[in-house]
Amino acid sequence: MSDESASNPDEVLDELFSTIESRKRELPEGSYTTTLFTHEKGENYVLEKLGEETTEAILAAKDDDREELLAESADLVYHLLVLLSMKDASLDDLRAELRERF
Ligand SMILES: N=c1c2ncn([C@@H]3O[C@H](COP(=O)(O)OP(=O)(O)OP(=O)(O)O)[C@@H](O)[C@H]3O)c2ncn1[C@@H]1O[C@H](COP(=O)(O)O)[C@@H](O)[C@H]1O
Repeated sequence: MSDESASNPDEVLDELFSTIESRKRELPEGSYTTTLFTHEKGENYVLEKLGEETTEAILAAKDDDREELLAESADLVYHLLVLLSMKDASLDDLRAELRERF
């Protein structure tokens, strides 16, 4: 679970992103997010994971496997948020980009 308790579903993305930012600052041992920020392949490792999760989401959709699609989509969003954090972009930056198109 995240550092804060995710009681409100509307806030889960903010809480997840804030947890990712905290992992980036503190690099605690035993954290999967820490392994992404410290991987020997650098950001390429996260890019590879994004590719894998995207493919898995596509395959789940083609198989009409709704449960798997949701699970793979969650993996994809998590890895995308880690990439944004690595590149010093924020969830608010992403919101602003989406808002501009709306
Ligand atoms: N949302 C996620 C999340 N989604 C996916 N994953 C991890 O992403 C990986 C997905 O990769 P794969 O499907 O390829 O599975 P894998 O074979 O185990 O992965 P690899 O060994 O190949 O990297 C799994 O290890 C998942 O645990 C996540 N890990 C963490 N979070 C969130 O991040 C928070 C902080 O986590 P820690 O950094 O681990 O404390 C957690 O509370 C969660 O809320």
